[in-house]
Amino acid sequence: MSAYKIPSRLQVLGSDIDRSQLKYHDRRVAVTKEFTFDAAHHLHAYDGKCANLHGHTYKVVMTVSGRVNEIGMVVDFGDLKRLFEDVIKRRLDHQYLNEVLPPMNTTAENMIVWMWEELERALEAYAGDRGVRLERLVLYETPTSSASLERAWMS
Ligand SMILES: Nc1nc2c(c(=O)[nH]1)N=C([C@H](O)[C@H](O)COP(=O)(O)OP(=O)(O)OP(=O)(O)O)CN2
Ligand SMILES: [Zn+2]
Repeated sequence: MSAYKIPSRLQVLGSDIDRSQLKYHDRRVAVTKEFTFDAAHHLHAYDGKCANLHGHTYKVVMTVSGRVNEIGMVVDFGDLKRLFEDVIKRRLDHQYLNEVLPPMNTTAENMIVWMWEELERALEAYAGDRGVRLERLVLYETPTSSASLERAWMS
């Protein structure tokens, strides 16, 4: 009876594929990552409980599209995380939004437009030359309340 031989690590990982074979297609693909941050705010000109100071754990769902690079990625999820943390989270997390955002009523609708402009500028600098662009952004203020923006609607 022949002994079962464990495949070598090299065979298991398929490392015989060289870099030039990694590019599988040239399609535009969208990738999505979710983030959270915590912040306080209150609404102006609003007759209701949200006129009082209160806080949310905001959730942001960010979708970008682009053509894959030579290793099959539109953009590394880790890079998206660093970009979001640098452009948005660093400025808003555990902050009082009425003070740190440009003058605006801090509704989800207004905040998402500000976020879109900030993220789009940063993405353009990061990988605009590869056609990586923001496609869709959703901002959840509570688990049941959100605002969203899509490239197709922009004008
Ligand atoms: N169109 C908008 N309406 C409201 C906004 C907003 O940004 N855009 N914001 C608020 C308050 O800031 C707050 O977010 C309350 O929202 P609401 O969904 O009413 O929160 P609740 O916790 O009461 O939600 P339930 O899931 O219904 O309990 C108000 N409106
Ligand atoms: Zn609120």
